[in-house]
Formats: sequence, C-alpha cells, structure tokens
Amino acid sequence: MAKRIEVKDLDIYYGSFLAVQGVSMTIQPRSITALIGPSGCGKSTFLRSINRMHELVPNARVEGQIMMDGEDLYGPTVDPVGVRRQVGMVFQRPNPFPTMSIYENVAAGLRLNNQRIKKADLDDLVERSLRAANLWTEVKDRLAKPGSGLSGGQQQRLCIARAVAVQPEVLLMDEPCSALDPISTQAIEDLMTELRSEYTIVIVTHNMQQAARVSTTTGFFNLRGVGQPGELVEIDETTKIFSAPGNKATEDYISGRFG
Ligand SMILES: Nc1ncnc2c1ncn2[C@@H]1O[C@H](COP(=O)(O)OP(=O)(O)OP(=O)(O)O)[C@@H](O)[C@H]1O
Repeated sequence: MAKRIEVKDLDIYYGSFLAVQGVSMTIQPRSITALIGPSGCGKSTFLRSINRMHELVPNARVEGQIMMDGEDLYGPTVDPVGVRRQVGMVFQRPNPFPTMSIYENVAAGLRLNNQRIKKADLDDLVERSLRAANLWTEVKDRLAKPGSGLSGGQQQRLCIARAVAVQPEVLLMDEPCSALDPISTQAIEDLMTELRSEYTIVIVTHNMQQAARVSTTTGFFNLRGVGQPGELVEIDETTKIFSAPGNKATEDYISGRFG
C-alpha cells in the first residue's frame, strides 16, 4: 500500500506570499519522515500540499511537482478528492465528528467511498481499523457511544483509525501528539512505529526527541530570513541529522540554540 513520494522544486504560495520555496525531497515508502524546524518555516504548509489540502485556502497554490509512485498529484486530470483519499491526514487536535458514535466515526469514510457496503463488511473494517489504531480493546463495548466521550489520546487514536479505515497509501500527521499527555503520546508513537511497515508516514513535530525516537528520515526546514520563504535546509537519515548534521543551522536548531 505504501507509496514513494518525489517532490521537485516545489514553491507554495498564499496569494502572492511565497511561504515555502524550492523544496525537493524523496519520501520513502514504509518509513517515517519527520519534518522539524522553527515556527513559521512552512512545515504544515508543505505537509498540506502533499494531499492537496493547501489549495482549500482561497488563492493558495503550488508550483512544481509532487509525484506519488510516478503519478503527478497536481496533474490536470487528477481529482483532489481522490488524492485526499489516498493521502490521509491526522491533525494537531483530535477532531472526531462530535455527534457521531465511535463506530460511525470510523465507518463514515468507508460509507462515502462505498455506499453499498454490507453491514457485516463494515463491521469487519471498523474492527480492523480500530485494532490497527490500538483502540479496539478499549472501545469494543462502547461502539455506539459518542467519539467525543473518549480521552484526548483515545480520540487521537480514533482519528488515526478513521484515517486508516479508507486504506490510504500515505499518512500525514501534523503534530499529532502536541495536545496529548506523555502516556497518550507514547501510545501514538508506538502506533506510528507499528503502522510504518504498511504506510508512508510523514510527521511534523516540534518535539525533537519524538523525531529522533520514531522517524527513519528527518528533514530540517528553516526560514531564509525575516519575511523570506521557508526552505528545506537538509534531509537525511535521522541518526545522521541528530549526530552529525551537514548544516550549521540544523545543528544550532537541534541543540536548542534557536527556534
Ligand atoms: N492560511 C494562511 N494564509 C496565509 N498565510 C498563511 C496561512 N497559513 C500559514 N501561513 C503563513 O505561511 C508561513 C508558514 O506557516 P506554517 O504554518 O506552514 O509554518 P509551520 O512551520 O508549520 O509553523 P508552526 O511550527 O508554528 O506550526 C507562515 O508565514 C504563515 O504565517
């Protein structure tokens, strides 16, 4: 299921404001790529360009190319809704559909994709997704209860179950643990490590220890200067970035000298 993403010379705009400039990188399948960097350097903007959510902002656009297993995600005939189905996203704050039950939260996307799905098949997929998100045992006796009644960490795992239910190729996670306590954070990190074997995962995090713990590859973004666009400074194996980065700015950032 996992796919390789190749980004070439990507520029990302909000209207006339160039927020991110000249990003080129390869994101490997069955791996976790962490994106780190100071506030405002464009990590979230870049992440949202991978599933074409960026263009939901009025007048926002990209130039350049993002290829997923050879297919240009911004090709003229490509349906952005289809891209978002293949490239799932988990946000900073858990955002389950508040009035829906736990079951319906996971089933909603499946129903949208396949309106004729049989109840037994849906039950099976909901269970599988909740198991994949390490949530099944905690919720199996309360599937009809609202998703909003779960703890923050459980809600975030519910959102991950909802994202994996539609069997995406890629999972984007924008600071998925920043609203969670350390125990829930560990549960999500363990889950990411398990999901790694099946997906291409890209995570934005401010937590350097988290990037070091969970990711295989780390990309460091920085601002070229005040009022200047963000750029990808370097990307390499996580162990290398945290032990011997190639760039002074990366070293300063990971050692806490700025950001
Ligand atoms: N909807 C928007 N409209 C206009 N400009 C935006 C919008 N969202 C972000 N920006 C701008 O784009 C730049 C990059 O922002 P972005 O949120 O991607 O950075 P970030 O690295 O993810 O920051 P943080 O770590 O604080 O979340 C910033 O200058 C920001 O002000």
